[in-house]
Amino acid sequence: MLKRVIPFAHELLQNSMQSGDFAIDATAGNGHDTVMLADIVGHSGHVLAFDVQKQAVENTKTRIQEMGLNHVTVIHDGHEHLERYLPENARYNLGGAIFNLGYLPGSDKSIVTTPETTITAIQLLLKHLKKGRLIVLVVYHGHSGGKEEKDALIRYLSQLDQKVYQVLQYQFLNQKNNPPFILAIEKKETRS
Ligand SMILES: C[S@@+](CC[C@H](N)C(=O)[O-])C[C@H]1O[C@@H](n2cnc3c(N)ncnc32)[C@H](O)[C@@H]1O
Repeated sequence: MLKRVIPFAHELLQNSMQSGDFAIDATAGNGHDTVMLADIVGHSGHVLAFDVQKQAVENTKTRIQEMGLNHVTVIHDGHEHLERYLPENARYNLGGAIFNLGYLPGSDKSIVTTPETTITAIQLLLKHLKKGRLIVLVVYHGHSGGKEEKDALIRYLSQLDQKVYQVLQYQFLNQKNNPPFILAIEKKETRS
């Protein structure tokens, strides 16, 4: 049976990551993906979760505290600055990363991810990602600016060297109202 987008995004990371890994949630929001990553890496690993929105940072902190997850650090800053927060043991050693693009449901719809910062963050993550590992993006694009971000991302990812990266698009073609889709990048080689 065909998997829905969010379960498939999680499955891609569950199948490629392992306990003890260092992982990044680039768009923490309400912390659902943060918890999913924390579950994969376990207490011997670590998750850094970024969000520019105070409400999202608070929501994610509350969620991880309630679940007793002390191997997660939530950072109130943009993912485009993620390199500033990578500890030495995470540099060139990331086990995986996820983005949920768009706006935080139930929150300020004017705070959305943007093509420039998203692509900057992807470039940084690709640099630090381990060979054989994935960056997974769930692309919501129905909002204002969403089409521009989607088009810019597909343009950028389409020109990545196929000897170094595999890029997947997973999308239902016959659903109405701009359904989200997945973009996933696997690093095949360590040169970036
Ligand atoms: C679709 S929501 C994420 C949902 C989240 N993954 C969850 O499980 O609830 C997108 C989030 O990206 C955040 N965001 C926007 N620009 C950002 C940036 N430059 N760096 C980090 N987060 C950003 C928004 O504040 C918003 O919370």
